[in-house]
Amino acid sequence: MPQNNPKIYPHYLDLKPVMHVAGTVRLPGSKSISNRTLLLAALAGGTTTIVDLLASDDTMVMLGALHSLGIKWEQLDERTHIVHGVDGVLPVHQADLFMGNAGTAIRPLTAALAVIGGDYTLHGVSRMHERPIGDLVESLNAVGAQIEYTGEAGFPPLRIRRGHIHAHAAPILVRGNVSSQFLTALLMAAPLMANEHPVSIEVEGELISKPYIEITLNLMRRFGVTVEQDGWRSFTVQPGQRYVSPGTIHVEGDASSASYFLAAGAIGGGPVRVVGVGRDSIQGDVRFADALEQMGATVTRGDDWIEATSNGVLKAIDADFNHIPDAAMTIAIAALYADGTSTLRNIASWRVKETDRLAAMAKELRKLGATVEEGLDYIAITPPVQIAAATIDTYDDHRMAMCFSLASLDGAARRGNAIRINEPQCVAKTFPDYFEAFAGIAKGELF
Ligand SMILES: O=C(O)C1=C[C@@H](OP(=O)(O)O)[C@@H](O)[C@H](O)C1
Ligand SMILES: C=C(OP(=O)(O)O)C(=O)O
Repeated sequence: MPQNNPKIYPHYLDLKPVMHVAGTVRLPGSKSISNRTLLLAALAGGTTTIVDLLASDDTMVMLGALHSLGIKWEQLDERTHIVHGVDGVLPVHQADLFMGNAGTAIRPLTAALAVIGGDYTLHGVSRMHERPIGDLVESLNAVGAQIEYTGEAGFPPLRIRRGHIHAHAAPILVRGNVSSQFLTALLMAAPLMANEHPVSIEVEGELISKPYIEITLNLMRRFGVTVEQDGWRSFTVQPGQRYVSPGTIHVEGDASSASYFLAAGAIGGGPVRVVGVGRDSIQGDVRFADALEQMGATVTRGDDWIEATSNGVLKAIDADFNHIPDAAMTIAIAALYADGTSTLRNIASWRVKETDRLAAMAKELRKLGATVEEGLDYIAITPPVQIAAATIDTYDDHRMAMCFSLASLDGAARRGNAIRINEPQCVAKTFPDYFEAFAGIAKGELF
């Protein structure tokens, strides 16, 4: 089994007020690219070398699942993993898979395993059992998969048995208004269904988080499969396409993780540069930097880096953040340093992620003195005159811990304050070294 090397964190971290931030941060690998690449490399023919794979809880569960499924992989050195692809034929037909709280692991694996067939159970931490998967299960069962809920209908844990997939007669229908990961999962499994006939997938109703579909299509292309696309409605995979290893894949730095440091540069002076992600990134979350610019920060972009700085109070923002739901949480904290009320719209999916992020954000922002209006799918934040010292609960949500660390910053008009972050170890989901990286840009003592 793969070994996680858990960092030992105390039950809380006290962050001192930070007067200025500046410096350069090398980003950990993108979670979205890492877990897609691992699965595609496993399903592909040939051996794939993956450079700069993210090392965190979410990738550990994917690596663990692949190991349990009989996929051989090894880590050559700190930056390099090798995955020996099985060309669509899994060596192990029966396995019990622990998925932690990794949406990017359970959703794509459910589709791939249901299509390949076997006897598998998938389960995770208790919050994973509250995160919806019904739209994906229904889509797959409608074309002959055999997936059962072993707990509450619509949610993991799941039991998968061998079905009879008949995906050619009619398009596979999927709803995309709860998570784009259901469409991602079906797309990644589509070549495994398209033996003699094309396979079409149609999105019913609204599709959220669209840039993540672009990451999926981009990586499928690198593994030799092209998807015909009719806008965001319909996707077709022609028969006879197999995943083939591209040889080596380099994982970009994580654009969502970049958001904390770019926001720090915008709030706390800067410049702060993140290295590993740049202007040509395939990750939608690089557009977080556009939102910061809208708030008045100065952003510069290179091939492999982005830098943010500012020299005054940030401007309030009122915008739709459906395309960057993860990085939008960081905007909610930047809003504490803005000159008026900021409104983040179209973010209902926050409610079904690591925690109910709309409720959690509203509650914790209020502790800092902000006036907060929590809507069904929006949040409006009016900053306090001065940020209050507070103890922040993190709800086992890595992004709560990371974005609230920024409330310790001294913004132009609003002094930062001492912030206690409870249970900071939750950052291990995507960024185990987050607080060290944050301390690296904080001038003066952080802890
Ligand atoms: O496909 C992906 O890699 C992801 C899609 C998004 O989820 P939703 O599509 O559920 O919004 C995002 O929040 C998640 O962190 C990663
Ligand atoms: C929503 C997130 O994760 P997941 O991939 O588990 O959906 C996230 O990382 O913010």
